[in-house]
This record gives sequence, C-alpha cells and structure tokens, in this order.
Amino acid sequence: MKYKKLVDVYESLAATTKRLEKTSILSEFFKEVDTETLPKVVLMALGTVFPPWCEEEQGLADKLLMKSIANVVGVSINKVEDQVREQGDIGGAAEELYKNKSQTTFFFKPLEIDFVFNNLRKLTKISGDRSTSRKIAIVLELLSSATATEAKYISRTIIEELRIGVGEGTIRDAISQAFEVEKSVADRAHMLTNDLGLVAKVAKEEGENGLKKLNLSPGKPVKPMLAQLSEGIAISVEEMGEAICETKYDGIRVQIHKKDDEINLFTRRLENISKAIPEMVDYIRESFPNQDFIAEGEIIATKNNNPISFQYMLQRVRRKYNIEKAIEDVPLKLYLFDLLYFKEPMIDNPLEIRRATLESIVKTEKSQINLSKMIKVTVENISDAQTLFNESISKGHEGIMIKNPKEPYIPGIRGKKMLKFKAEPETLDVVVVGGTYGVGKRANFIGSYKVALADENGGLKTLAHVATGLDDETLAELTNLMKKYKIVEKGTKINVEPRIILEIAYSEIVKSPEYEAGYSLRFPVVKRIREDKGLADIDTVERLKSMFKG
Ligand SMILES: Nc1ncnc2c1ncn2[C@@H]1O[C@H](COP(=O)(O)OP(=O)(O)OP(=O)(O)O)[C@@H](O)[C@H]1O
Repeated sequence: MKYKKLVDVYESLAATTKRLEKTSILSEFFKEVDTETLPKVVLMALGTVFPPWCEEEQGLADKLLMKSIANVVGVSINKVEDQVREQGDIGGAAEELYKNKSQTTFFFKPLEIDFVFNNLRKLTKISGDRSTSRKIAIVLELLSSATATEAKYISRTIIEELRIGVGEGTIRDAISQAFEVEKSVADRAHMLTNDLGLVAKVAKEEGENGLKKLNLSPGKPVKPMLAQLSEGIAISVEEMGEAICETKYDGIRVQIHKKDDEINLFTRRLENISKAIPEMVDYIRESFPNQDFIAEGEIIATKNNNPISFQYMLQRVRRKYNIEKAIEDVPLKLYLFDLLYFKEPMIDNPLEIRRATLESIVKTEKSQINLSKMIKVTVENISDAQTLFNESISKGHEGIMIKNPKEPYIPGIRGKKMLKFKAEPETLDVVVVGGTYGVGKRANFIGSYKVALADENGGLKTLAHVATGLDDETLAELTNLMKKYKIVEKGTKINVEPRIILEIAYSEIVKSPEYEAGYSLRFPVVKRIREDKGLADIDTVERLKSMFKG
C-alpha cells in the first residue's frame, strides 16, 4: 500500500478535533489495509514504529534531520531552522520547504508503507562506526522520494511527534469499530499485551474469540492497575468489609519480568530501566525461583537504610554512565506487593492468593529485597490500619494503600479496589506547555511555567502558571528541558512540546475564565518533575471538576 494513502489519513485526522470522527476515519482505513500491513499502520498512526515497551529509539538528533531536509531541498541549514521557528515544528517546516523545492529527483518512485516502516525501524538498529552517516543515508533515501506532505509526516515520525491528535484510546475504539469486536474485549487485550498492532491483527483475523485468548506473557509489560484516593481509612475499610493495608512507599513502581534467563524491570510508562539499576536485577535473580514470573513492587532510594526523596530514585534511573558509583552512593530497596504471573497468568486470582504466592516464593534475606509491610484489617481492628499509617509516616513513607483482598488484578484501571491514603494533600499531575524567562539574576532561567490538563478529546487545556517550589538546580534542569522541547520562543515567552510532567500542590481550586480548563489553582507549587509519568498519565479536566465539587 502506498504511503500516500496513510498520509491522506493523517491529514484528515489532523483536520478534525472530534474524537468520534477520528475513530471513524481510522476504522474505515483499518478495514482497507491488508493483514500484514495492519500492525504497521496501527503503530504509525501512533507516531512510532515500535510497541511502547521496546527499548529501541530512533536516535536521530533534530539537527541531523534538519540537515537532511536542507540537503534534499537544496537550502542552507539556517533556512531550515528559520522555517522551523516560523512553522513551530520540523515537519511543518519540511512541508513548506518542499513546496518551493528547487532540486528535482530523477528517479521518483512513490513510497510504500512497508518501505517507510522498515527504513524507520532500521534507523534504530544502527550503531557504532559511521552510524550518523548511515542514519542520514536512510533518511535521505526516504526524504528524496517524498512529496511535501509525506516529508512532513516522515519528519514527524522520526521525532515521534505526529500532531494528529490520536492516542491509544482512539486507536482501540477504531479497531473495535472496524472489526466489530466489543470495546471492553479490545481494551483488555491491549492492557495485557500493550501492543495495539497485535490487537488489530488478531481482531481482524480471529475476532473477539482470538482477542480473548491473548494473555499477559513475561517480557511484555502490562499496564499497571492504579489506585483511587481513599476518603478516610475507616470509611474505606468499612466499605470493603475486609482489607489488605500496606505501607505506601514513595519511589518508582516497577514491573519485574523474568523470561527464561532474562530479567527486565519496567516503569509505569513501560520503560525498561534494567540497565540503570543492574544491582537490583542481580538481587532479584538471587531472591526468586528460577521460573518465569511477573511481579510488582516499589523501588525506593535510601541513605543509612532510611528512605530519601523520590528525586534520588529518578536520578538513579536516568543515569547512563558511572553506574557503579551511583550504586554505592544511592542504595536502593525493593518492596514487592503483587504477583501477576508465576508459571501461568495469575491476574484473575484474588489479591490474597497472589500475595500468599508471592510470599511463598520470594526470599527476603537480602536487605534490598522486601515484601511491602502488610496487615489484614476488618471493621473490628480498624485502629490497626491507623497505627500502620502512623508508623509508615514516621518511617518517612507516604501513607498506606487499602486493597480489596478478593479482587483480581485489572490492568490499566484506576478503580475502587485499590485505594491510597496519604499524609499530604492530593496533588495534580500536569504537563508544561509554555513558560516565561525570569528577570534580574534569573533572566537565564524560565521562572514561570504554563501548565495544562488533558481534556476528553485527547487535547490539552491550560490551567495555571506555576512559579514557586523550584530550587536553583531544578530551575536549571527544567530550563534545559524547555529548550530541548522548544517549539517557538518570542521575547521572554517560550512554547514547548507537551513532554514535561510536573506534580503540583495548591491551596485551592478556583473557577477562572482566564484558563482554558475554566478553573485554576491558588498558590500552585511544583512538588517535583514526574519523569516516571507520560502525557497519558496526566490529570484530566474532568477529575479537576469532580475535585472542585468535592
Ligand atoms: N504497597 C504498595 N502497593 C501498591 N502501590 C504502591 C505501594 N507502595 C507504593 N505504591 C505506589 O503507589 C502508587 C499508587 O498510587 P497511584 O496508582 O495513584 O499512582 P500515582 O498516580 O503515581 O500516585 P501517587 O502520585 O500518589 O504515587 C503505585 O503506582 C505505586 O507506585
């Protein structure tokens, strides 16, 4: 199938903001595509060529992409940079420049989807000697056969920023519409495999029955089950009748996968972080039986055996060099709390069975490998849960989790079966969309950050400007990130791609016509940068509204 066909679909998707329309456009297209190409176009509609948990990265710097565009259209790199500033992104710039292209290609052959897909995949595989020039050669091969609109989308796929307003939810709905399978069945298959390409292929070939047979398998991360806020320990325990209460640790959630000899650790964004914390991989290997499994836990950073700020954990995960030193400087501890697979899928078992199996297989002799502190509570001994909460806080942890022991593990769901009760007031996770440089001593730093929430159409709505809670180090780090994701800069204002997630505390939610969300925050303060979260994890306007009413 010609790449032009996919590009026409991208254009129609970009032309509407309505989710239902987007779903129909995609669904019609999916019906037309042959089975072999279908998984590819599904990934490409998400702006990528790999499922999210694959470690591969395109690894082509923006500058090199701009250089390639300059080369193909026959202009200087400065001209490309000017156009990027004007258009707001490299893709848009490529399209404009192509329209006025002076050079013509002699052997113009229309691009095929398979060819574009395979070449983009090849980009990630290149390393070592002359890797840059080999990568450029691939990009040039693609760009020199492209039309203006194709060049726009090839560039955007390379930088993984398609700008067609399509997320996983829309793709899932389109698959269910195209192949007439229940949304909930497509949903579950997606949560279990995290591979929408596969879900589409199975839906097309085998329908609902095929999808129902898909299950989790070690090596492929599952979307984690998330928690809702508890309104109070007593109320929650009374509602559940019987509860498992655990210390809530403040670190990074990890999903641990052992498949044959390989152990991999994934974050909640499904990023593989095994290489950054190799000592944990070793401890886990020594503490679990030699069987395939999937377990979940929280890893925290410690000093003298006590928990320290979540930021240290993030630093450990980010670290690419000098890892040996980091292992010494920031020791880690794992607190295990769930078992999703052991010899076979376990998620449909009640929590109490999963927990009991976990306890029976893990050796906790090593101080780094622990089970989360857990007690069973009923209405008769609610005060024990309060005591666990007090104890957890005094030891420097975040609060407690209150879980229903009879419930299965439901991937990707934020339900009432798992609740969290924290000492600190609830915060919001928001994405930065812009900022303003400071004055005087802080003129080189972006001092104020414009942040947004997600709306129901997969778009963003601005909510507030936040300028407090930032020490000099964080300010410098954020400023660098803002420059990295810059779209346009004018005077002291900068607009950025929505990549940086912040956790914000505030004193009150107020109505405000000034911001697109219709609400704003009084005294917003940055608590921390949430590198463990992505755009899909930010809070929604809907949640804000219900918090306002609450
Ligand atoms: N014993 C535990 N059981 C389950 N989750 C735990 C436990 N201790 C710490 N956690 C962490 O708490 C999180 C549950 O809160 P939630 O699902 O709302 O995630 P979140 O949005 O990151 O919330 P928060 O910002 O409050 O951590 C889990 O994702 C996990 O990282």
